[in-house]
Amino acid sequence: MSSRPASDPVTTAAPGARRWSLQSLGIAGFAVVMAVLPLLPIPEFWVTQLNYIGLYATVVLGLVLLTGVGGLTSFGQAAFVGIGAYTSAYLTTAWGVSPWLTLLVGLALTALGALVLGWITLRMSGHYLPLATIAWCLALNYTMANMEWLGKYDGLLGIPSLQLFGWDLAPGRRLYYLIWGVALLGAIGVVNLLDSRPGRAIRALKGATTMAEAMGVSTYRYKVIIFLIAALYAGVSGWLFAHFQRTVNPSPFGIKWGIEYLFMAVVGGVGSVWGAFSGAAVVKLVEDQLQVLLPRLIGTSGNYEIIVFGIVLVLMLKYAPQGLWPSFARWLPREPRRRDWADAAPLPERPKPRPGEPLLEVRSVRKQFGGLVAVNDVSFEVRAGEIVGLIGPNGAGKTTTFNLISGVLSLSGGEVWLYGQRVDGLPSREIARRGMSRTFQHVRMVPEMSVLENVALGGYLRSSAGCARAMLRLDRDEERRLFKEAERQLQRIGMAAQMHELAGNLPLGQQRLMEIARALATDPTLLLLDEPAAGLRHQEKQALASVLRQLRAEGMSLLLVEHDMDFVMNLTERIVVMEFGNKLLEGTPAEVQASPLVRAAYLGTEH
Ligand SMILES: Nc1ncnc2c1ncn2[C@@H]1O[C@H](COP(=O)(O)OP(=O)(O)OP(=O)(O)O)[C@@H](O)[C@H]1O
Repeated sequence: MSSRPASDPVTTAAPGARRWSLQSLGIAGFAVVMAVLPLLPIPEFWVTQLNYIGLYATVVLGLVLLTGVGGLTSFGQAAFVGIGAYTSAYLTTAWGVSPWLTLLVGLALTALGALVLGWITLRMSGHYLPLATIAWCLALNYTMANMEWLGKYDGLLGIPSLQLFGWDLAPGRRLYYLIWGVALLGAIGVVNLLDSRPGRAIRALKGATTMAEAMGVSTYRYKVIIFLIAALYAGVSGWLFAHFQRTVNPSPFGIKWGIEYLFMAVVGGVGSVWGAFSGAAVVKLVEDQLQVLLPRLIGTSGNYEIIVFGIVLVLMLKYAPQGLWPSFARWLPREPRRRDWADAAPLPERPKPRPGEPLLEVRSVRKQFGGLVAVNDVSFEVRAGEIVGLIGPNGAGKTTTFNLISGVLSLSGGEVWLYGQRVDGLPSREIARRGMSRTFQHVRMVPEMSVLENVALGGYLRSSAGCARAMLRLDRDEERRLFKEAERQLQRIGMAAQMHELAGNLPLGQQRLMEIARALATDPTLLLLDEPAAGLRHQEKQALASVLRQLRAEGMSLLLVEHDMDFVMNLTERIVVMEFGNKLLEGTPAEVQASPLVRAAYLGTEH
């Protein structure tokens, strides 16, 4: 029941042969246990505890998505809980509005707050977001505590209980079902989301944004989306909190609680959905015990549990940074992904240019890094159905030229045209949309995703499922099409047997091949390969060369940077040679081999 599909073993069971996956069984089992608990004669105190755990877990689920998976740290989730709680508290007590309507209003206000905050801060990198969320949490808390109409520090009293189908949910044992229903649905939503087209894009946010952008993903958009989802989870929790406690005051929505939610996420396992529940449970239960024990031991009253939590946090970050749940989940059986895509329809393909048509025109491109001219007015073109090599000694500017062409770097001068359209100045995702795909000199991937999932990310622009569809599991047809395409491309480069391996566990040569399969899954007209043969054995290089020839025969064009001269000479029609950022020569492999200029450049002698 590991939340993030850490690896992706694939069984070849016939479609429909096994309806219940281990994960679904785990969720169903958990739901049954939670449903039965309040029916047992457990004391009211424990029902209350469980209600708090469900409320906290809902907030922490948002943090799992935002911080654990997306890599964006927020100390301000308590403020979003506060918006949900205060909106309902105020509107129900002052205006008599139905709590079900106030839920919608609260979520709308939460979304507005998240969008404004996210829009301002998510483009910034580094510590701006955590700092902004701290500022936001403090500011909102201060506002709540100083507004006359919100009851200042005393807050608002007399919040009505929730009514559902004529049932009064005032008793804790009844509201329990709503709280835990929301928490479980929230967990299922996150599990579904992570195992989907948008989920793979979200999983790339933490360490592979350049790659994700090159696959057509707007990483900024996904950052805003997960920030929004996390805020909405917090907002719902706040709404339930208000109608559970029947009173609100500013203290549970301050920065202390913002930190505590993050603490729960770290303790449970910040990248793991089920860690949200274990983290919330452990922190809540231990905190209660410490609040009783510590003042007795020390002899004076005070919030000493915070000191213990601080120490535990430091120890955990040092010795068990993955948190409780992942340490436990290691012992659970690994769930195989069912290979149910055999009969899926193929993904749409883009029309291919006719052989010989001009495809890529690089006109006097230039890149300066401060005083260093890494690429100096270089021009060349690639025609449809051609393989062109870009070679040169180390530091000649080949990778920089690739980055300029594919939009990863901005140009200092010159123009890049792709199939009659000027593309310089466009972000790499827009260039990918126009039919250019690439691999990277240093492999860029999501190591904790399977090979199959990494390659399926290449099909991002050929599919459309968004977060809502993914969370509701309405994207399965499209997912099957994506996996079918991913498997096809892996078969093509001879890696079908490794599709269920974790990408991070592959040797470097195979990771490079996986990148080629991912680039092919974008259905490119022009493929840019940066040192594709590096790390491959002789036979693997020969197999790769025959795949690339096959691609050319299918009408694809290739531009490749490669240091293996045999590989380049036997594969390419034309070669562009660079040295010190300049274009030294352009010609057929025979011309390049015969050139004394090229020999001198490689030997480092004067010419
Ligand atoms: N982001 C950067 N900032 C500053 N200088 C850079 C940057 N990227 C590359 N350079 C410099 O630009 C020059 C060209 O580098 P580039 O990586 O494009 O060469 P290359 O031909 O791909 O070399 P190699 O074959 O070793 O990969 C080098 O001198 C490099 O140090």
